[in-house]
Amino acid sequence: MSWEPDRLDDQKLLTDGDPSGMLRAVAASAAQVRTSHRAAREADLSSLDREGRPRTIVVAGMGGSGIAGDILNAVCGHGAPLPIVTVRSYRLPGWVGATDMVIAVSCSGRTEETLAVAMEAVRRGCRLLALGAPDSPLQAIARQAGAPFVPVTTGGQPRAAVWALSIPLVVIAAELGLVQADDEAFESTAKRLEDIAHRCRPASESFINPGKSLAMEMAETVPMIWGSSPLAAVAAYRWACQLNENGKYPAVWGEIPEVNHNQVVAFDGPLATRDIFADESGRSLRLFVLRDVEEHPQVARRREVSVRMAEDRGVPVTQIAAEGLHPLERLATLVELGDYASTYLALGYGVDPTPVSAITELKARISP
Ligand SMILES: O=P(O)(O)OC[C@H]1O[C@@H](O)[C@@H](O)[C@@H](O)[C@@H]1O
Repeated sequence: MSWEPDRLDDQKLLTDGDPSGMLRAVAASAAQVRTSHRAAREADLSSLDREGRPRTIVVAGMGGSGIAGDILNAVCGHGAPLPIVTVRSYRLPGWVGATDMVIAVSCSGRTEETLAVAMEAVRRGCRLLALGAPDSPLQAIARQAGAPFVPVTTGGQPRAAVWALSIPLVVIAAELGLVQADDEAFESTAKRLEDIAHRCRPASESFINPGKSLAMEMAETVPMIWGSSPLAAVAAYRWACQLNENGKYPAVWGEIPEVNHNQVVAFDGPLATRDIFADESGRSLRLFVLRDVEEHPQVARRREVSVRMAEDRGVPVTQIAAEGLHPLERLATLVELGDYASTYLALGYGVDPTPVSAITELKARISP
């Protein structure tokens, strides 16, 4: 597989590029925010209000669904009056009990880890809420337990349904008074996503298209993606996952300050100094810094110094700033750029972004 930037030419993309429509799916993010906001508001979640605030919220999900828990936590932010924990495995932590709310999220409604956690939540008498495909095993668990179920019917890959899966959680958090999110916050998020989709559309050329130019910067490098706040770190994680699944590509992610205690040392390592898999600057490591407006002052200093240290050593750096005021808006702008960049990266390599055959094979090989 070779990187051919010509594959990102408008005409190529229109003829044989993007065979499974991942670009179209990314472009539909704004519509997904609007539709899922409306659906979540219309869904009967009154039992949540009746039962009041839980002690904690545990979101269970894997991959593109599990990140809904991180998004919820980031949007509620530092001031959240209760802990919001994401569980990406088969079991609930021992401390989870009847006063906690477990939200099981699975686009297909069939992911075995998520189903196992949902059933454990029922056994422990937790307040359960589930989101996913209608007529799925997850809905059956919710129905049997008399728990509310929010149907998600986007079709396609779970990672392409990220907003359909996470917006209802933000609506619920707003109902529980965990975050201020009025209609305006959702609409301004949708508008930002529309704006990015316009800038990143296939017809827009690389030098004015941030999705294409980011893909060009990533190609033939090992991208190291750092977030400058907990919110930006969720976006960094999403970028890495999207590079993995869309691009079939490796990526390293982390959050400042933690990365200053480990990953920064890679600036002096073999990939930073040797030309084994290199971009035009002769370096295979490349740093992407996702910046948030809400940075701890010490984190801002660490970011500036980290960038300078990378550049002093010839490691190329790209910085991307979140746009908007509301945390949902800021997170969405960072996520959307990564969604486009990873899709264009795949297309530039002649790879179909949509299928994830290694995951399918793995599931088949572990099935009894
Ligand atoms: O959202 P569900 O259907 O539970 O899938 C969760 C994850 O499952 C994996 O096997 C892949 O398909 C991922 O792309 C997906 O994000």
